[in-house]
Amino acid sequence: MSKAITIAEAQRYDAHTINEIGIPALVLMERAALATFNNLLNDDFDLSRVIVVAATGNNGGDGIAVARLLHIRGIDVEIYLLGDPAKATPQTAQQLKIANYYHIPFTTDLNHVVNATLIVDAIFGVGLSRNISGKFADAINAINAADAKTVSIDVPSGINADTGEVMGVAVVADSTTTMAYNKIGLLTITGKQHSGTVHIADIGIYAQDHLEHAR
Ligand SMILES: NC(=O)C1=CN([C@@H]2O[C@H](COP(=O)(O)OP(=O)(O)OC[C@H]3O[C@@H](n4cnc5c(N)ncnc54)[C@H](O)[C@@H]3O)[C@@H](O)[C@H]2O)[C@@H](O)CC1
Ligand SMILES: [K+]
Repeated sequence: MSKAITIAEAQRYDAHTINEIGIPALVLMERAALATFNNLLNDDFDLSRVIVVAATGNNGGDGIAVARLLHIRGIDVEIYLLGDPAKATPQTAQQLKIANYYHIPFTTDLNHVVNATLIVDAIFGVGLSRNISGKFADAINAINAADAKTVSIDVPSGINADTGEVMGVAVVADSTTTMAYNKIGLLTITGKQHSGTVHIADIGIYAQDHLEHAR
């Protein structure tokens, strides 16, 4: 079985890749988005009406970048944005700016989530830190009520990536593209029930520096 990591390890490897090796965070985000985009195409989903449900952390940034990749291909995609864009991470603020440049439509209507043919879940990844309530919970309930297939980015939103525990409410995905390594919480019974088919995406983040290949 391939390696699975904790939230702390994911965060440490991310920080090492960005701060010590020097690969810019936006490059990692683009690779995460491209990997998810390729899985959307390869898994043969119905892309007639796609909705990306994104919050303003970096998981949301991955999703907004996926929306852009779909939009540029001529696919009908909308973004349902949760949270305050003024508080977005720098990378996600940049993705929002790019999405605006391309005039990617934003919607505030949860019916668009329910009526989509494919939902991309980019609400929370390894940064989920407390139980989910309010508008975030409403969006997750709408995702789970929809007939559409759902693809989660990194972690099904609401699943604790360390324990697999449902933090109040969690997305039940058909497929999850998780970055760098699987997460130990996704290997629990609840984690597996929520993540569906797991694709592990190599986005240039490694537990070791792989210098033996580079020299
Ligand atoms: N940092 C990196 O190097 C990379 C990160 N990536 C993506 O970024 C994700 C991690 O990003 P972040 O660390 O920004 O974290 P997330 O985007 O997972 O979420 C963190 C945000 O959600 C808020 N939050 C947490 N629990 C909440 C709750 N219950 N209700 C409402 N708000 C809540 C936090 O305050 C924070 O603003 C990964 O899962 C992955 O998808 C990828 O882009 C690859 C590179
Ligand atoms: K997610």
